Amino acid sequence: MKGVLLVNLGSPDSPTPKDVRPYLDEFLMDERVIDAPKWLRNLLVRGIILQTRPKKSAKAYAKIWWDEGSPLIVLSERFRDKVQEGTKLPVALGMRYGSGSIEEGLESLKSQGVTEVLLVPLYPHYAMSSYETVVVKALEVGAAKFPEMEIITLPAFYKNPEYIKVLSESIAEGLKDFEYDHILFSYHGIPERHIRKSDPTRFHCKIDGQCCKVNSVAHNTCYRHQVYDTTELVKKELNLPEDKVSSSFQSRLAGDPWLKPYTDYEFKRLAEEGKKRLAVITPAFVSDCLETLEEIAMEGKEEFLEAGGTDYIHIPCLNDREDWVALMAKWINTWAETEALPV
Ligand SMILES: C=CC1=C(C)c2cc3[nH]c(cc4nc(cc5[nH]c(cc1n2)c(C)c5CCC(=O)O)C(CCC(=O)O)=C4C)c(C)c3C=C
Ligand SMILES: [Fe+2]
Ligand SMILES: [Fe+2]
Repeated sequence: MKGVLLVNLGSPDSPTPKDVRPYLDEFLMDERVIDAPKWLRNLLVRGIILQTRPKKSAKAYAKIWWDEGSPLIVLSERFRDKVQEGTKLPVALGMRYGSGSIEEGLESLKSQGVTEVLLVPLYPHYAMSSYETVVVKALEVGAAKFPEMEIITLPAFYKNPEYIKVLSESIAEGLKDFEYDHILFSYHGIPERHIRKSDPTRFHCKIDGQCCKVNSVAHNTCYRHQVYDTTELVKKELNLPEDKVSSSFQSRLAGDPWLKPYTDYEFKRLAEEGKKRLAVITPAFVSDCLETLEEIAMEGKEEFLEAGGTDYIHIPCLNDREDWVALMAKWINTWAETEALPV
């Protein structure tokens, strides 16, 4: 029998340093997130980052926390519940880090008689620190605890025409009452090194002006190429003026170079260039979360206005929008009936 496991990143149990610490420990000790040798990762994460970050992150989480819990978890649960209404297959939810794990999700599917699982990483783009770590973890847990289960993975859907339509519609709605000077597509950043590591050719991704535009097999796993593709496709779909759209990368951690341009520098640059009315969208995330609600909708707004901007909106992620739910249910039902997956 077939079933579905949706997987998102996960959140701490509460916005307190006591609960944020173990969550960040699990997250940052993932070798696909901080990809240093184990001894160095240990030193960096436990010896340096976790000395101060849990307190700082807990404060940020407290600003966006809802009565029902973490927005990312609550929105993922609402999405799961609505998708479940659109399909006869059992649909479970798992988190890569923290409570409500992938193992619990698979266990729940097993108890409903599922032996063939469609794994859906809730990320439109491929990155070793997001999509890939979900797949590796699910396959590891599957092999160790549920050997009778076959796991099939939904490909990254960053350029799927139906997804682009839904994303574009959400943006068009967000822009309805907002006359913008500029639209910034702000994607979660990753270290440049991760792009090179994920390049199977070992030479294509130079992270320059050209590599992401020249056809290559490397693009199947190139986050930079994929996010630029999403921006371009939305631009086309909505007929947005070329000079009023750009992409940038947010949420970097100190240390080595991350993908540029950096979102916070872009806020300043755009305001100083006279782009006074800014709309920001965050398509690396399907659910609103700390990185969109605090970093972009709150802090980003403050930074942009301080730099001289006058008006600023953050357009919400797809969350549990009806058209997004319907599209996911359609993908699931098509797979159930024909084995075909969206491309
Ligand atoms: C597109 C998805 C994501 C990628 C790629 C990604 C890479 C990445 N993230 C960190 C470090 C942190 N990210 C944090 C929060 C966070 N990250 C994502 C998604 C991606 N991360 C989400 C959805 C969230 C929000 C979670 C929530 O509960 O709302 C955090 C925690 C918060 C903080 O302390 O700032 C960290 C740390 C790295 C190092 C990385 C790639 C190497
Ligand atoms: Fe992150
Ligand atoms: Fe590239």
